[in-house]
Amino acid sequence: MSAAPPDNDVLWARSLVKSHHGTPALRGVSLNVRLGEVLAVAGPRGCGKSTLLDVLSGMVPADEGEIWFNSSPVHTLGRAAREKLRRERFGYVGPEPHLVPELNGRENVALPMLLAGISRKVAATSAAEWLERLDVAECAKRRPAELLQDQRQRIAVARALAAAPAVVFADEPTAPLHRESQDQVMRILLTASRSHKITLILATHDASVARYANRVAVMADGRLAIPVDARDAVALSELEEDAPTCSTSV
Ligand SMILES: Nc1ncnc2c1ncn2[C@@H]1O[C@H](COP(=O)(O)OP(=O)(O)OP(=O)(O)O)[C@@H](O)[C@H]1O
Repeated sequence: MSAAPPDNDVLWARSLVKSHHGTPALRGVSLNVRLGEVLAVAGPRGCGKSTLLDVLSGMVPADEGEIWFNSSPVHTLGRAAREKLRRERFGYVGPEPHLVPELNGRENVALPMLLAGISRKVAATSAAEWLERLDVAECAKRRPAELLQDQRQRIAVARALAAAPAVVFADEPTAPLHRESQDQVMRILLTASRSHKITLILATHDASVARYANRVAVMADGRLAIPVDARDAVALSELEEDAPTCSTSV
């Protein structure tokens, strides 16, 4: 086993390998994520972005490799310990909101806080504040079926941020939103990341979303296509070449 990672890396992964039913999705990915940064994991569809986020967040175990969170090993944890870690330290928002249909907007946002042991009153107050920040305060008492997809996704973003996680994993978080709404939700995610010192790991195939990040990890076929470095023209032009249809406007 290698030495523990440097202290200023919130996540540190080495040589991650993962296959889905024999199909390789990660073929040896090593990367570090710094405390408080916004890291984009970018690349074309099917290159392994979602799998990398799922493995880094402990949602699925890697077949091989190491993951360290705040200098503690994640790769040695069993399922229950990984679930506890995800519940208490990580937030997740995916391309679909996946809200609990029986709960209203505020209850959906409060749920991770209640599961983390926060009192009902504090969770309800915090949920209401995050719904307001996401511009969907009017959805607090309405169930998902009564809402637009845009409103549901904003609630999912509020749910990921409200429990004050150390890291938010956001997999194509703006996919169901229209363009103006995408920009607004990305700005809210970035503001929350800065003001609450939340590290944000963002999977996207869209160069215009990757441009919001401090650094970009461009993937191709289960590997990092080029070394992860400061957000630069090289990383983004690689992405734009791979995904010629995506917008480059910021
Ligand atoms: N549950 C699964 N079962 C079988 N194969 C899978 C599964 N999930 C992903 N794969 C395959 O693993 C590879 C990587 O998929 P992954 O979803 O991680 O890529 P991605 O870059 O996130 O793509 P997308 O943007 O389309 O979600 C692809 O070949 C995909 O078909």
